[in-house]
Amino acid sequence: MTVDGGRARGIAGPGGTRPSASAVALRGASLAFGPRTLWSGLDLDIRPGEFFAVLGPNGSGKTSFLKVLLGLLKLTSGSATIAGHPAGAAGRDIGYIPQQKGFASDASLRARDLVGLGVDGHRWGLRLARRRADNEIDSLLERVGASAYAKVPVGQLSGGELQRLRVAQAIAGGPSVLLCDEPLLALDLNHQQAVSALIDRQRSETGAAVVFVTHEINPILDYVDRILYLAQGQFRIGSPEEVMTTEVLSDLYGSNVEVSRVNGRIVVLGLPDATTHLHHDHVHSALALDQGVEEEA
Ligand SMILES: Nc1ncnc2c1ncn2[C@@H]1O[C@H](COP(=O)(O)OP(=O)(O)OP(=O)(O)O)[C@@H](O)[C@H]1O
Repeated sequence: MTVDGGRARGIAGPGGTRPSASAVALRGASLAFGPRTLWSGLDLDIRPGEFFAVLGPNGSGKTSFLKVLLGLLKLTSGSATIAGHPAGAAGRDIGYIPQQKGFASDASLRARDLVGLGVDGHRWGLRLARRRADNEIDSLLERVGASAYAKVPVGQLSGGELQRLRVAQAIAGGPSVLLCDEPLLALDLNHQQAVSALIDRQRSETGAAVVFVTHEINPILDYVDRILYLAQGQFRIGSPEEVMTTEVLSDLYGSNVEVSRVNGRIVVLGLPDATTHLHHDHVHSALALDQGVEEEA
């Protein structure tokens, strides 16, 4: 079953009516490693300006899905296009935000140099004039609220500060698709919210599609249009209201899974033991919020 009731928000025009207008298009896509099929028969159009989450337990294929879009993994069958280009040939149409990782504390690269890696000489083919590149870096730093630490060595920055820089690097040049690989992992609640809001702002202001791989739907629940939920070699696609239900997840996992809402957050209970899945943490998160305790990342 494929539930497909998503809506594109915050951009002009109806969007999504012509296949050629898709930011990401998959047709009959299958991915298997040896006898193990991660998904098959996946037909999907992600519209410009859509916030699209990819969810699922460990090993369900979320990272592999991104790798397919990045052109780093070849589909077993079917096709994938990004902004009308075959996956792997989309170049600067793609911005990529990786998982939060720190730098060695003695790393001397400054914050603005890190952002500059996303600016210099890619989009225009030639290295930009120094002043033009500097202006671009300044405006990116301002956009992500990182101007105050522009000259600080990256080894001295917190995870949340670094992640703002990675957003700046990824949005340099105005990509039409932002691929985000668990960008909130290991961030505290405040930074999770700040980084999610930055990504969503880029989506709404530029019409970029966001493909956001995550274990945890709650930090981005307010932004998400549709979810691709991968589990047990199967998938479901639809809005959070359509996919995150007791019925749909029980069907997907083939066992009794219970989904409820606590304080506007989604709580999933009863996932099979074999699926290490941060949904278990929802209970603690929801309870912590109830008690006014700040959530651990
Ligand atoms: N190149 C490869 N060759 C063989 N198996 C692979 C390859 N890449 C991934 N796999 C397997 O495919 C499955 C899906 O991996 P993937 O990293 O996409 O999962 P994931 O959903 O991102 O997991 P996690 O949440 O743990 O990061 C895993 O079982 C993994 O071992």
